[in-house]
Formats: sequence, C-alpha cells, structure tokens
Amino acid sequence: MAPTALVSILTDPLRIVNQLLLPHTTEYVQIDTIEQAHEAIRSMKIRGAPAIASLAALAFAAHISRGTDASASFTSSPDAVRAEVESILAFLYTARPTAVNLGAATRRLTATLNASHASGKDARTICEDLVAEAHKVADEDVGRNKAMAKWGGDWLLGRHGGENNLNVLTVCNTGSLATSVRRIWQGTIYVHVLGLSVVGTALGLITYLHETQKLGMAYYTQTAPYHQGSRLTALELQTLEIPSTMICDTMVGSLFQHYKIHAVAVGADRIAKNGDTANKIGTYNAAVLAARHNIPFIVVAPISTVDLSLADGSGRIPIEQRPPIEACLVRGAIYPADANSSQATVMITPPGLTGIYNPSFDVTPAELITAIVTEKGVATRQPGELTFDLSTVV
Ligand SMILES: CSC[C@H]1O[C@H](OP(=O)(O)O)[C@H](O)[C@@H]1O
Repeated sequence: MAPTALVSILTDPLRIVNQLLLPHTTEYVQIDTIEQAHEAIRSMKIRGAPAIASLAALAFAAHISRGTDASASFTSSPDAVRAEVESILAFLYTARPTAVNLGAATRRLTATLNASHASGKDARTICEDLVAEAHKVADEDVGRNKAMAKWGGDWLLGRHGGENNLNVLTVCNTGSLATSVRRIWQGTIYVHVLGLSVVGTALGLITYLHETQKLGMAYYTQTAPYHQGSRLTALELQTLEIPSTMICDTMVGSLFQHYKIHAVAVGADRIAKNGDTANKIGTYNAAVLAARHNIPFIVVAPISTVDLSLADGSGRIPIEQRPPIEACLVRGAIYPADANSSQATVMITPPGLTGIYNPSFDVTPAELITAIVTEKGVATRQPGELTFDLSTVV
C-alpha cells in the first residue's frame, strides 16, 4: 500500500527531507541560510547531482529575496549586489566537488548577474532577475526528467525489438530524491515530498518502463557505504509498488551470470566531452561486468551534467573522498524494524580502525558505455569508435 504523500505543513520558506535518516525517519530540515544549505549538501542530508544544484539555487534565491525585503547592505548598488552574489556562489560551489550540476547552476546565475549588471539595471531589478533564474534552475528538473525517461525507455525497447518484461539494473539512487521536486505549500517552498511519483534520471527510465507495462524487474545495488540503494531507491520503488529486487554491491557479476538483464541504467555526476562518466562508486564495476556479459550500459543525465570543458575524464574529474568514518557506519533502525522504528547508527568496524579508502565516485570510460541519454535525446558511439560525439544531445 503506497503511503500517502508525507507533506510537511511548513511555516518556513525552505525545507528539505534529511536523507541521512531515511527510510526510518522522515525529518524535514529548515534551510534559512547559505551556510545551512552548504552544510546540508556537504553532509549529504540532501544528495544527488540535480538536487544539490536545486537546493543551492533555492537557498540563493531565498537569501537574495530576504536581502531585498530587508534592504540589506548588498542592495545599495549594482556593484554591491555583484560582490555579494559572487561571494555566495563561490562558497556554495565548495560544498561537494564531483557533481558538475552545482557548478553549472552557479555559472548560470553568474551569467544572469553579469547580463543584468551590464544592462544598467538597478540593484533591486538585478536581484529580481537572479531570483527568477534561480527558481528556473530548480523547476526545470521535472520536465527534463520525463523527457529523458521516454528517450531512454524507447531507445531500450527499440534495442530489444519491442520485448516486454525488461529487467534493468541500476546503481545508487537516481529517483526524485536525487533530483528536484519543488512544491509550494501554503506559500512556502519545500524540496522533496515523499510519496510523489518518482521521476528522476535512470530511475525515471525504469519508472517509464513500468508505467508502459514493459518492465519485468528493477534490480538495484545497495550502494554502500551511504546505502543510497538500500535506503532511498528501496523506499522510492516500494512507495510506487514497482517490482524490484535489491542486491549487494558484490552480487552484480552473479546476477549477470544467472539472470537475463536487458540493461544497466545509471545516473551521472559529471560527463566529459568524450563521454567518460563520473558516477557513484561501484558504477565502473557494473560497467566492466556489463561489457563482459554484452549488456547495454546506459547513462541517463540532464545536459547540466555534461562538462564540455573536460576533453575526457581521465584524471580531470575531481573525485570526492568522503570521511573514512562514513565507511565504518551504517544508518538504519534496530532490527526488527517497523513503521515506528527510530533511527540508529551502528559502527561495523573495530573502534579506531585506520587505513580506509572511501572515494564517493568512480569514472567509467566511454568505451564501456552504450548510450548517453539527456533531455535532448540519445547518443551512441559510432561503430568502431571508443568515444562519443555528444553534440546532438547537449
Ligand atoms: C540523479 S544523479 C544522482 C547521482 O548522485 C549520486 O551521488 P550522491 O548520492 O553521492 O550525490 C549518484 O552518483 C547518482 O548517480
């Protein structure tokens, strides 16, 4: 029974659901300041490349709006606005290094600032332009996710000759919790309302197959150590009653040996010009095994994830090294858990353990990727080519 939408009756301008506590605890965190937005991204209370960019944009918009309402010092002149905006965007950009969407959003808002400033607008008008653009950053996600889901789903169905009951593996979480779902409730803004239909990127493709009666089974990896799969993808697929099977990260090879898998579909945090793709740690493993088993490997991500300034991903994509302690802990509930279970964090390693490698992402070379899907369409490599020409999908 899908739960009804858990909507927080809010009296504050901006809140997010704290994804560190899902699925056992649904807690909304109030984001009042740029610093709180930075901390929420850094600590992964909110995560997912597009969702990170949307929160940054909405927190930025709230800050600017409050400033103009309170006639803050930075609204005294266009130059004062510029100084404030550049400082805020530079700070937000430092929250997490790998996902390019955050950087794309800050560059987009900087472009709006420069255009408004250069056109001689007064301080308040520049601020209004910035707030409008920031809201667009947050609101564009849902429409483009639906477009990607259809492009990718139709491409895969075409690849399999109209076969029904496709089995698709995904890694990490790429549903509505990783993208932007902004709702206005009684005049306030909130991001992520549980129970809403999952769209997302790769999980959007899976949802599209389900909604068109073409999905057999959605497989997903637990995705340790944050457990985006066990905690978030499991919650989203259960909520929408999509047939799904969870596997441990180490089981991808066995799954491919013993079950018919029609595709692997994953999201992305940064795609280089040649198609090399940074995504959640474990994605490269799945890509190597998919190639070994001749399984199509599909990357689904919005255009804002493509970084054309990078020729390729070899050594050029910053890979976030998360705190070692995060690989020693598991967040969940005391077993047996039920709907009223309270949150628990358990250490699984000996106290004081040292020597821990904990990269949050890896890079999958373009040659292991079969298709890259954006809201503009599907790119595939030309026969014999090891890299992509992404010009048709950006
Ligand atoms: C819709 S893209 C989500 C993308 O972000 C995840 O990383 P994290 O949970 O650390 O933000 C993962 O790489 C997903 O593919």
